[in-house]
Amino acid sequence: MNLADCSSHSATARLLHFGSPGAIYLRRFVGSLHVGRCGSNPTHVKTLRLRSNPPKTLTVTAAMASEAEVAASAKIIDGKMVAKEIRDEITTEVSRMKDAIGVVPGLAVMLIGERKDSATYVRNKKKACESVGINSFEVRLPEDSAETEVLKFISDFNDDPAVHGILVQLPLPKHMNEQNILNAVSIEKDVDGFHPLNIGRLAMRGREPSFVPCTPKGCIELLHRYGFQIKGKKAVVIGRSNIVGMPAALLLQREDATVTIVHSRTQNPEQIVKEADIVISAVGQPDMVRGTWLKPGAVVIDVGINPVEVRRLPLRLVGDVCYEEARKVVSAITPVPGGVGPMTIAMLLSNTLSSAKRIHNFQ
Ligand SMILES: Nc1nc(=O)c2c([nH]1)NC[C@@H]1CN(c3ccc(C(=O)N[C@@H](CCC(=O)O)C(=O)O)cc3)C=[N+]21
Repeated sequence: MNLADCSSHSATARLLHFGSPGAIYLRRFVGSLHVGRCGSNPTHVKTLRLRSNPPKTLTVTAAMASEAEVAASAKIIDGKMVAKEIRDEITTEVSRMKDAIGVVPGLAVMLIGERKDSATYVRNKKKACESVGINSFEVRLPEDSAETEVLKFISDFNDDPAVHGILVQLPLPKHMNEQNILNAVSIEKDVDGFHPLNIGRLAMRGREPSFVPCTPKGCIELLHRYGFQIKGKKAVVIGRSNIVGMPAALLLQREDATVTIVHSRTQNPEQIVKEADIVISAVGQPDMVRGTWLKPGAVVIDVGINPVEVRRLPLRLVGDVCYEEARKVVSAITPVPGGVGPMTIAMLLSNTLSSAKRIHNFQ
């Protein structure tokens, strides 16, 4: 076991807006809070103060840590493996469809600007399409393109019968209006599920969205495939973004969980998270959720993919949840990387296949 795993990246560079031990005053001694950094050896406690109101008194001692250490370790929810299974299923379906009606599903991906991470994601999506036999069409436009140019491509893809799914990689350059662009994608080809009509339907009982956003759908798929019950459980979603937190909460509610959303203005987030049987975290703050926030036996889906610097080594990816602490408390947890990320891409392929099936009325 490597206790130092989460501990060595620069926590101070990433102060949190939650009342977590990441949001700390390192300047002076206040009160009696003794919390080590995520995954750090608890015998080397640091004296820190939470920024939440009122200040907490919370002590992590060496004794507690050693108790935790003897506890069983959580099951690892292997998103990479499940995503591979799903890709295999999609491969079979794509070839069945091709053999039966001669149609190959097609995904159009638009990348505007030169962001390195976006370029990597788009490349991975293209590779994933190839791996299952889905056609991919890629458009790359320079950062300073006009919004009308993007809209023209979207309109052409909307009309193109070889294209069954359209994805505009986010974030867009600042001068573009995301709302105009997402609204322009045909509701029947909105494989990202970001069109307001799809989100609206997701929120309504008795309505069915054409597509569900890929990342939240991947989270629920993991819970299903591992056989975790959602119905009747207390679920907490941390984060309220349009693309993950909010739709994840709506999906959990549709699955009959009792859902609470915790966000940057929530008071006592740790207390609320501690009640949850299921936690989905999507905030983008490295190691924000500590072991002490989690209910023993909870199931944790960590959507965060946060690059952190460790002793000036190349960037490493960590989640929103301090994995080393959490795995001693919870019953199951997704790793980062290898958890939700690969599922997001698998769900994109699944949405593209469903779209082609629906358009061609193929069961
Ligand atoms: N219109 C749009 N749709 C998106 O779905 C969308 C987007 N814009 N913008 C950016 C985010 C981010 N995203 C990820 C997908 C896969 C991984 C993934 O596969 N990650 C791997 C490895 C990551 C690595 O090693 O770099 C993992 O977690 O194991 C991560 C992030 C989709 N996004």
